[in-house]
Amino acid sequence: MKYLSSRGEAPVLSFSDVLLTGLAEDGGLYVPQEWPVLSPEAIRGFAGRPYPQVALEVLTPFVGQDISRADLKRMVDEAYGTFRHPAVAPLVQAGPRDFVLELFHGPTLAFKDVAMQLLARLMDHVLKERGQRATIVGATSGDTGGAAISAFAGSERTDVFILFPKGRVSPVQQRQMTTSGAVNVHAVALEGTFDDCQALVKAMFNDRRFRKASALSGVNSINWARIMAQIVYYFTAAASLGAPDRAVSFTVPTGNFGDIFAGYAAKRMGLPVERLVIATNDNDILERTLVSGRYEMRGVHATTSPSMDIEISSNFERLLFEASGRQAEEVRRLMAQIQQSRAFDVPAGTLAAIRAEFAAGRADEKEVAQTIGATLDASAYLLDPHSAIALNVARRQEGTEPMIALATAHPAKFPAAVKAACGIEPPLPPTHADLMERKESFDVLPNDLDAVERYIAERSRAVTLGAAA
Ligand SMILES: Cc1ncc(COP(=O)(O)O)c(C=O)c1O
Ligand SMILES: N[C@@H](CCOP(=O)(O)O)C(=O)O
Repeated sequence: MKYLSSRGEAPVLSFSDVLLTGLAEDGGLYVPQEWPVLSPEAIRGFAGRPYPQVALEVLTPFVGQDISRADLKRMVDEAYGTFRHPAVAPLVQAGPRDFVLELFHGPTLAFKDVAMQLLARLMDHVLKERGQRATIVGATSGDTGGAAISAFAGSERTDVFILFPKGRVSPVQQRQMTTSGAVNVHAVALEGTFDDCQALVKAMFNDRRFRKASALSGVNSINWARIMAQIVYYFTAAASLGAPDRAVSFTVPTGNFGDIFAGYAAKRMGLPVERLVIATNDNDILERTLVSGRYEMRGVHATTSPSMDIEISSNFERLLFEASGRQAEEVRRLMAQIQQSRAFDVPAGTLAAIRAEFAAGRADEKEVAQTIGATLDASAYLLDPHSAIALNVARRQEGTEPMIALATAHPAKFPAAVKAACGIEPPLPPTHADLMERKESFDVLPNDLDAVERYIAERSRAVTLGAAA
């Protein structure tokens, strides 16, 4: 399997190269050259099978010959062995038509673990084979950072630098990033928003000299392997409800568009998905785009679902590429426009293609709190604010097919918001018992590319030892 950039001006790469490359050299995002298609029999056979077995089948065509099946199987088994639930991603019925897909049973209590636990193993494997080291940079609105730190802590071949927006993540999220104690981990509170953090990460990748000198790699969903690993749970969930003989829909709480793009990928691979519903919080740029056809930034503001306080939705670029019929030139033009004028109009054909597959809805702060309270009253089930957005928007969709709302975080990650909504403060699981007592270690940096690059260059062992050491 080969991969090409959404902007069409970067080298075509194999899986292992895409894994280590992160952002394409032309600033674009890698997608598979063609979508592998799974047969109806294969999909039917996923029902009731252990999650790691399904993962192996879904991932193999993307990995191709780059990693042996035995090695991939070992890494998949290890990755999903870290989850607290034997099903990894269990499905819970929440109403006659509604289901909740619980994605928060991993080490850091958010869906990011599903991909990150595998990504860390894949990267270590490829780096070891090549005798290389890497400097990993990541931007987080709260969950990617903790998941990456948990997955990479202690890794001998990587140094990990995570930028989080100062004062805009929950205390649990912050402590998951700042208390690892691992020497290869550096948590940075940036004076800015998540969009600023992500812009700095992309700027570091676009700085060729710095990128080469530090052997830069990325763990955000700019990295194709993140999306790839997230495709699996769309298959397990749908197959358990009768796919491919029955179509299902998914509602996905959306920020950077990585998770829902994984659902789109599953559909391209043959999964019968009726509709993919984008659920947003008050930062509703994607919902507005679907309605008006105009992607227009208005400034991001803090909500009780901080992980979705995002306005520059990175993976929307992958969708523009696909929905335009892979017109890289169109994607380049739109991305240049957003840089210049903070807005672009989605061309008519591309918009029609998006609207044919996606719907969108928004839940405001009042609706999020109401959904948490009402769900607890009706079924003694505690939602986190992000998952509440998904369920709220899911319930407003028409249709008769099963609707699966993705529950992306454990309620204990956001205890203040959950308590304000329903009066119950969810306790952290025993794995996190001493989290709030652990000693924190992090640095505060200004929103300044030079300052961040200097900070990384001074600390990365890939820089001091040479990328191939
Ligand atoms: C808990 C939670 N829910 C939803 C999202 C949105 O997912 P995505 O950025 O893939 O759209 C995030 C952040 O990515 C998150 O951390
Ligand atoms: N919500 C995310 C934002 C980054 O998303 P990613 O999927 O691109 O890593 C977070 O929690 O950090």
